[in-house]
This record gives sequence, structure tokens and C-alpha cells, in this order.
Amino acid sequence: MSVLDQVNGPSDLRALGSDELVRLCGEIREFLIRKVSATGGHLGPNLGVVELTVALHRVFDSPRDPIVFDTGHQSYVHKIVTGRKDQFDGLRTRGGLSGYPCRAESEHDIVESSHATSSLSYADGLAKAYSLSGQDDRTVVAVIGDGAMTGGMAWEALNNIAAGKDRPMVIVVNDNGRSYSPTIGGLAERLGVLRLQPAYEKAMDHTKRTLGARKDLIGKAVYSILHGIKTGLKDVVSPQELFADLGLKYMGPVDGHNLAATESALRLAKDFGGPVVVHVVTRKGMGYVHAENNVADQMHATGVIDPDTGRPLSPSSSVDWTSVFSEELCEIGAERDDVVAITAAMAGPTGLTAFGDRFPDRMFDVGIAEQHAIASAAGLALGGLHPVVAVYSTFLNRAFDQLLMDVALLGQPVTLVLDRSGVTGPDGASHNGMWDLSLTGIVPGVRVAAPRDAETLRAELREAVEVTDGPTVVRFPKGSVGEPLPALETSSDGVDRVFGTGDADILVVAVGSMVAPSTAAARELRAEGVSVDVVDPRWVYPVPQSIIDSARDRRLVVTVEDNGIHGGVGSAVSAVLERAGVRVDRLSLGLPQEFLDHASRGEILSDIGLTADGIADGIRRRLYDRVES
Ligand SMILES: Cc1ncc(C[n+]2csc(CCOP(=O)(O)OP(=O)(O)O)c2C)c(N)n1
Ligand SMILES: CC(=O)[C@@H](O)[C@H](O)COP(=O)(O)O
Ligand SMILES: [Mg+2]
Repeated sequence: MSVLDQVNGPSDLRALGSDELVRLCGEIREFLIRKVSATGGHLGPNLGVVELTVALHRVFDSPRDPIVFDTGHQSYVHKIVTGRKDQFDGLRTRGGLSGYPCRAESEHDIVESSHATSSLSYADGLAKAYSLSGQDDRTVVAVIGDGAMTGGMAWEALNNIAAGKDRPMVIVVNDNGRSYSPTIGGLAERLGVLRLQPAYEKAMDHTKRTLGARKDLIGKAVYSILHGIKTGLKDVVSPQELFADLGLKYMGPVDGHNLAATESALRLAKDFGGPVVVHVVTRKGMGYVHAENNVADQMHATGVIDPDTGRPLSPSSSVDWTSVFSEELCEIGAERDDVVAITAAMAGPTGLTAFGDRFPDRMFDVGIAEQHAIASAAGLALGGLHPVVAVYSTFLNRAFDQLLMDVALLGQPVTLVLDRSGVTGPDGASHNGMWDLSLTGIVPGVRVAAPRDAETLRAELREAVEVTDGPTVVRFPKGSVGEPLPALETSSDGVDRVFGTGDADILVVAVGSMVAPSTAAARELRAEGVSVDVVDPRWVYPVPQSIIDSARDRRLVVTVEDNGIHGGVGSAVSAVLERAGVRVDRLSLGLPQEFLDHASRGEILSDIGLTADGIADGIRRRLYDRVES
């Protein structure tokens, strides 16, 4: 029987001896490689926290001592040792194990959002609650990556945590030197240099073990020389000063793959009885050569791969939205040297790597700091440039005020490119980009484009960077860009009719990725004698006048969008029609205002009815109050 077979909860970990623990960590690593290769997921981050997570659950008494994982993508080991190892075949699939902590799965899972940098705020709140309710014997534990530490909220929280000298809290900084790519900025440098001085660490450890025991002159002399080196470094790097200056105790750096060392550091920190930062140095992808050697992102997030080669089992042959954006931005960048790009630690996933390679001086990685990304873009625009900020749609939520008050209020020419708009799927509720059309819809002066295919993406991106008097947004979904959808006719204000004769009973206003299924639905309905026109506004905000004019003589005006149904394009169209005195029956099709459980994008859109059949049925129901059997 393997050691892992004996582990069905944290208490089982505490009964294991050191040899069994070494075996267990090896077995967990092999388990992760085998299982995550088959499902896809965050293989690299979880391989990096095997020993750390085992140590955490041996030292702390979860859930009494809550362990809050920041971002949560590195919580697979936590799930394995808290009784869910048998559920990994369904990882990130409908009805299967979530790829992030999930309160419904376990009492050991405290938070769920996959948005980085909120763990320390949760921890501060939990610690205050325990203090106020007389539960001072509970230690709050937060595990935050070096990448997540580049988010501003971390420093807002640390500022408050430092004031709670008597509130037990252990903040584990899991420092693997990377977000997707190497972590950037002053913090990374400070965390990094000590991390890169293993010789110093080994010398210090050796001294502590040998000479440190000697209280004579030699022992003291050698120890003080080494300590002097560390102190000497302090002007340059030492993170303990960084945290100590905030009034926080700092311990480290600790080798996060040395289980005994990590455990003893965590025990010391737990006994301290107040807030302690434990700086743990780990390696993303540890123990899997194909992850460790993956220079792009050390297998931060993989699809289904061959575990023996690390290569995708079914490499995608179709062109994806991100690649089309990446290529077009590079062409724009070659034509206009005032165009600059900003990423929030996701140059690769958002397609900005190529732009950065070609125009290194015009590419800024600001860390996981979307608020700073957009506010600094306003500064770049005020300085006469045209910044293009590429983020995942869901992360715009984090920086809405910066779009509204730092960009739009000043009418600054900033272009936001929102990748992963609409339903994303396997990453669960907090990763769906289902709020961006609602959020941007209330920004005065904003112009929002939703391309339907590669050609309209290229065109609308070019149109966006030509705008000089306010923010522009271009949003598109995850995955393949699909077949070209040519226009039959284009109105004077740029609205494309993609189906119908232009005088049909029903007008369908389809947004972006919903143009294709809406057109297929219209074809289905035409075969039943129902006349439908399908138009693509291309620029959905402000709502084009020709949409208003075209709605006047219709039996029904339908809007279809891959966005929450409240406050999106459907709401905007209804509002402008009402303001224009256009009385017409309306049907808004979109995502329910709910947190959608993880499943594939296709499964979720099908469940909701944002497919050709679903859209056709929605229209039939409105027309005849019946559904095609
Ligand atoms: C607000 C926000 N922006 C971007 C992301 C996308 N993202 C997920 S994990 C990750 C890197 C996290 O780096 P780090 O905190 O160092 O954790 P590691 O993967 O290295 O363990 C990023 C940028 C996110 N989850 N949340
Ligand atoms: C945890 C996180 O935010 C990202 O790693 C995300 O899982 C990546 O999503 P994509 O696979 O859509 O790039
Ligand atoms: Mg990291």
C-alpha cells in the first residue's frame, strides 16, 4: 500500500514518520503529473507546493486554523490531503472537482475566488473576527505567491495586519520567482536576491549547526561574519527589512522543498502568537522535468498532455482569438510608435509576448496589478501615447474605477483588450468574463467593440487605436476564432447585416461570438417561414442609431450576448429604444445573473440556450409560446 493511500485527512499526515513523509511527497508528485496530464490544469504551481502544503497541514489544525490560498490555483495538494484524492479524474469538469478551493467541497476550503491578491485581506478579517470572539487560539494562515504579492491589495492588507500585533497569523510567501513569467518589480528583486544566494543559506545553516553551537570566539566570529553579509545585503535586498519596516516579523528564506525546515519554520511562526511572514522559496514545476524546463511558464496551466513528453496530446490546429489580436497589434506597433502595450503579469496568455519581443521599450509588465495597469495607462495617454492594456475580461472587475475615473473622466485614448470575455468554463465562476459589457455600458464616452470573427477583430482593433478622445474596449472570448462571417450590407454607421433581407419581421442584434449561433438560428427559423434579419453592431456602445431606426417596424427585436443579462447590450438597446419612443416587443438573450459552476464553455452555453437551437427556441417561445419538439 502506498503512503498516499493511508492519507485521507490532515490528521493522517501527523502520524507519519520522516521516511514516510519523503515517500508521500514523491507519491503526491507522481499523482499530480499523472492526473493533471489527463485533465489539464495548474500542474506547475501545484508541483511547487507539495512539501509546503504537507507541512502546513502537519503544523496547523485546518479548518480550525483556516488556510487561505491566494488565487487558489495551487490548492490541488491541499485537496489531495484533505480527502479528495479520489475525485481528481473529474478535475475542472462539469460536476467534478473544482480547480480552485470550493466551500461546497470541503470544510477545509475557506475562500473560492480565483482573483489574485485577496488572501491577506481575508486573513486580516478572519484574525480580527477571532480576536473579537475570543478565539485567540486559532491561527489564520495565508499562502500567497510572489506574483500575487505584486498586487496592491496585499500591501493594503499588510498595513492593517501589522497593526494587529496580538492577532495570530502566518503569512506564507510562496516565492518561486514567477507569475506566469518571472515576477517583476522592486519586490521581486528584494525577494529574489536572497532566494538566489543558496551558498549564503547553506553557509548560514552549516554555521548554525556546527560553529553556532560553539560559544567561543571562533564561533561567534564566523557567525557574525555571515550575519554581516546578510546585513550588508540589507541595503540592497533583504526582505526582512521590507516587512520589518512595516512592523511585521519576517522569517526566511526557507527552502520550501525541505519538509523538515519548512515545518520547523512554520512551527516557530505559529508559536509567535502574532503576524509573521514566512518567506518560503519553491520551484514551480518541481520534480517534473518538462515543467521545470518549460521556459515560457513552467507549466503554469496546461491542457491535456502526454506525461512522458510534456507535449499536448491534441494540439489545437485552429486559430484562436488571442493569436489574431497578437499579430494585428504587432502590425499596428510597426506602423505607430506611439502605441504601447501593458500586461498585468500575463503577457503570454493575452498575446502580448510578440509585441514585447519586437518593441521591448514599448511593453510594460506591471505585475498582477490591473488597477495600476489602467491608471498608469491613463498617464501614458496623458503623455501623448496610445496604450493598449490587455487583460482577461474578469480581471477588469478589479480595475473598473480606474477605467471610469482615471481614463474616461479625462477622455483619455486608452484601448482595453478584454480576452476571455463571456463564458470561459473550466476555471469556474470567478473566471467567466460575463460582466464586462455591463460594467463598460455605464462608462460615459466609452466605445466598446465585440468582433465576430478574425477580420472584424483586426478591423475593430485598428479602429480602436485611432480613437483619440476617450477609452475604447475590444472584447472577445476564449478559444477558436471560428469561420469568417462576411457582411451582406453595412449601414452608414457601421452596422453589418449578416443574414436576412433587411426587412424581416424579426431583428436579431447579435454581439460578437453570438453572431454565428444567431445566424444559424435565423436559418432554422426561415425554414419554418419566420423571417429574421441578423445584424452585428460591431461597436455595441454607444448603440448605433441605425439599430434604433431599423427597430421601428419590427414585430420583435432580439439581443443576444455572451454577457450577464443585467446591464449588457440588451439593457442598452431597450433603454435607447424607449428614449427614442420606439414601441416594439423585446427579447434579451444572455447569461443569467448567477455564478456559473465550472464546465466546458460549450456545455455552459448549451445549458443556458446560447446556441443556434437555444436562440431559435427562445424566439419561438416569444412568438408562439412554444418550443420546437
Ligand atoms: C487579479 C488577477 N489577475 C490575474 C490573474 C491570473 N493569474 C492566475 S495565477 C497567476 C500567477 C500567480 O503568480 P503567483 O502568485 O506567484 O503564484 P504561482 O503560480 O507562482 O504559485 C496569474 C497572473 C488572477 N488569477 N487574478
Ligand atoms: C489561475 C488563473 O487565473 C489562470 O492561470 C487561468 O487559469 C488561465 O486561464 P486560461 O487557461 O484561459 O488562460
Ligand atoms: Mg510565483
